[in-house]
Order: sequence, then structure tokens, then C-alpha cells
Amino acid sequence: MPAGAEGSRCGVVALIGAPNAGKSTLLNHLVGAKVSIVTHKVQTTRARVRGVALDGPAQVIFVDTPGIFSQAKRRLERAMVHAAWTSAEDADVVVLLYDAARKKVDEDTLAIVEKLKRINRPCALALNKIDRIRRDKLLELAARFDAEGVFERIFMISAETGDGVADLKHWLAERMPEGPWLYPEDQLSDLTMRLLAAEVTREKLFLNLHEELPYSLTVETDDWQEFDDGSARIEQTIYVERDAQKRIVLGRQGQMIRKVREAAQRELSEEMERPVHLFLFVKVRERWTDDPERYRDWGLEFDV
Ligand SMILES: Nc1nc2c(ncn2[C@@H]2O[C@H](COP(=O)(O)OP(=O)(O)OP(=O)(O)O)[C@@H](O)[C@H]2O)c(=O)[nH]1
Repeated sequence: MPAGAEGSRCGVVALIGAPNAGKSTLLNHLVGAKVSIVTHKVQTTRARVRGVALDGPAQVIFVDTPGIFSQAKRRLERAMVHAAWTSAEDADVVVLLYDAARKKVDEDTLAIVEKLKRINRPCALALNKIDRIRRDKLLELAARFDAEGVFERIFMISAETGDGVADLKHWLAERMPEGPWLYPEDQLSDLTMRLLAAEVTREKLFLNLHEELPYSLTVETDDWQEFDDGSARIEQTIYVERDAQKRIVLGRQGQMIRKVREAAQRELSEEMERPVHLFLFVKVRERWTDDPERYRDWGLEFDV
């Protein structure tokens, strides 16, 4: 269906939920492409990544929000939480994604439910990870959330296997307001290529570094050149907060950075379907997490 055709629908869905609920995995499944990084660690999503899914006459724009968590102390964390709620208030429909495999409903989730009551947007609940929970427990959980009276529908899904995801997408598509499509048909994400490329490298750092270090670094794409032979040259800087962290990122005789670079370069070449030459630099910038300039590109507001 061409954009603007009669009967077309278009709207925004905010995906919210606690860190690690599976938002990025779900988004990737809905959109059918890897647009948001997925790792086993929490809080990996910082950017307000959008994915665009098509379902019949509808174009559904998904906003994958940073995880909402209550203990937001650092400035960056507060900005992330603020961004998540702003997305929710602006959306046509809000989907709260909940990790059904959790032992019990936590305080953070209850606080999110209370806030949803106040923002007054149409809401759905998606109980995720049903591949990991017994049916009777799942029904109990659904009844527990249903009693809150906030959710128009409760879906049971597995973002990992795709179970139930098409139903959710179809229901959302029907809830989108009538109007022309905002994005060209083949566009999956409005993340700039530079940001997306930085996210790929950050994901590899997450996968290769242990403990808390990945939270103390950020990646920026500084230079991007495309050549006539179809190849691309990308330069990125990894910012860390301390010298000791820089040594860990580099690894003994540069082994760690080499491994990260090779993995990121391979994935970028595959995703962009062209040879990519990736160059990585590591710089120390103390307190970068308190520097608004460092996360301007992520669509976050800093005066919070
Ligand atoms: N078994 C199972 N695992 C899942 C499912 N969905 C997501 N996961 C896993 O849960 C972890 C967290 O998933 P993400 O998609 O990164 O979660 P997120 O909500 O985007 O996390 P943040 O970016 O930290 O807010 C990953 O290890 C996923 O593979 C599911 O349906 N079943």
C-alpha cells in the first residue's frame, strides 16, 4: 500500500517495561530486522530506537524505550527514565512488556502500572517469555494484571520464538489512527546509520567485557566514508571514564579491542551488505555520563 493511500493507518506504539523484559527482542521480531541491540545484560537500550512495522493498511511506528527503573541516581539514568515516559505520553498505544518468568510482580512494575493509570493512553500488556513459564502460572499472572483495570488486552507472547507476536502486531495495527504513512515502505528504522553502527560496536563490547564496565562506556561514530568500489570506512571512538578502564578495553597487547573490532566489522559488513573497514579508538573522558553533549544524539533530554 503506498503512503497516503485511502484507508491507510499510521501511529506510534511505545514499548515500555522493566530492564531485560525483552523490549529489544520484541521490536526486532515485530520489525523483522535487527534494529535494536539485544544482550543478556540490563539497560542496554539508550537510544529511542524506532522500528517500523507494516500490517495490511497500517504502518506501526515502535518506540523502544530505555528500561524504566526506579533507582535512577545518575544524570544519564534519569534522562533515560524521562525519555521512556515521554514516549509513552506521546504514543497512540502503550504496550507494557512484562517478563512473565519473574518470580513475583516487583515494585517497579507496580509503580509503572500506577503511572499508566494516570497518563490515560490506551494500554495493552504483553506477558513475555511464555516459553519459560507454566500455563497455570501464566493465567494467574494475567488475572493479577487484569484486576488493575488498565489494560484493554493482555497478550501472552514469546519475543524469542515469535509466539503470539503476530496477534499483538495485528491488534496494534487496528488501533492506529487513520492517516498517511510517515515512513517510506522500505524503511525499518530512523536511527541514523552512524548511531546504529555505534550500537553494533557497543553490543560487542557488552558481549566481551564483564561486570559493570560496559555501563561506563559509550561509542561514537566520528567518521563515515563511502567509496566508489562500494566499501565503507568507519571510525569510532570508545569513551571510558578512567585509565584503568581503557586498559581493560584494549586488553593485553590489544587483544580485546581487536576481538571487538573484528566482531563489529563482520556484523556491519553483513548488515550493510558491503565491505566495511572499521577503526576503533579508545579515549578517557572523565564523567562523560554527566556530559549532555555525549548523549545528545540519543534523543535524550538532559535537564531532568
Ligand atoms: N526465554 C526467553 N528469553 C527472552 C524472550 N524475550 C527476550 N528474552 C531474553 O531476555 C534478555 C533481555 O532481552 P532484551 O530484548 O535485551 O530486553 P530489553 O527489555 O530490551 O532490555 P533493556 O534494553 O535492558 O531495557 C535477552 O537475553 C533475551 O534473549 C523470550 O520470549 N523468551
